Amino acid sequence: MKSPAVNRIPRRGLMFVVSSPSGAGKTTLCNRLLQADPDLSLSVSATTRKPRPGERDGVDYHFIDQDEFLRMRETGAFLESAKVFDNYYGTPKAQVEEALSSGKDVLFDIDWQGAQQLGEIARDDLVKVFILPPSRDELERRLHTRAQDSAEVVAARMAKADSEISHWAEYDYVVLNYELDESEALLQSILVAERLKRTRQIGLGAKVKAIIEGS
Ligand SMILES: Nc1ncnc2c1ncn2[C@@H]1O[C@H](COP(=O)(O)OP(=O)(O)OP(=O)(O)O)[C@@H](O)[C@H]1O
Ligand SMILES: Nc1nc2c(ncn2[C@@H]2O[C@H](COP(=O)(O)O)[C@@H](O)[C@H]2O)c(=O)[nH]1
Repeated sequence: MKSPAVNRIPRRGLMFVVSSPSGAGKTTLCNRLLQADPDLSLSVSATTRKPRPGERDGVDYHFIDQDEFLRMRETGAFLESAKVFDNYYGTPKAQVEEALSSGKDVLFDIDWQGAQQLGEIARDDLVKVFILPPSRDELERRLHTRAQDSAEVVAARMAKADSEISHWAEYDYVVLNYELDESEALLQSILVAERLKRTRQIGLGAKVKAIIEGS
């Protein structure tokens, strides 16, 4: 689904955060948004988790060991970082700064801890969306049908689902992910509306002046 063009006026880049309990569908939805929208760039996280079948280093994640992760954290290389399900995850600063300064919006697939940390440093540019599954049973079904984690890992993620869901009210928007096309369209609507916010369109004053002056 191609996203509509809204970039006629220069504007500040958005930091678009998508969080959910594990298995609700945020990675699938983020990939759809990225495919449809050339103005959106993914923040590729670093993690100490082992790659799942098919995951590519540098594309899905930067897969690093714990020593390297802790060294990067120590030297301030992360915008935010957190321990999630016994693994470390972090957002490398450099790529986000580069994407924002080249006029892209940046998409973050991160948990509530990361969303809170980004909120402390980038409130005005941050848009936070929480994805909910239609039900707990459906969440479990999705984790099983993804078929990429052991039964123990799925059970551990389900055991954390309620506490992750409890953060839903910290988000600007909540999308119930019943059906992928519908959820993708809802996320695109949020992106379009946020991009059109007057306060983000830094070139608007000059455009209005040009319209008034007839130039
Ligand atoms: N609306 C939907 N209807 C049916 N299946 C879905 C839907 N959304 C996602 N799925 C499926 O659910 C599974 C989990 O999705 P996904 O990996 O995107 O979840 P996630 O929220 O990113 O999980 P994690 O936090 O563990 O990375 C995948 O197999 C995906 O294809
Ligand atoms: N705080 C952060 N959370 C992150 C980051 N990258 C991913 N995540 C979240 O971790 C869980 C598990 O992801 P999985 O790929 O192992 O299933 C999920 O909620 C992700 O959103 C990050 O850089 N920081």
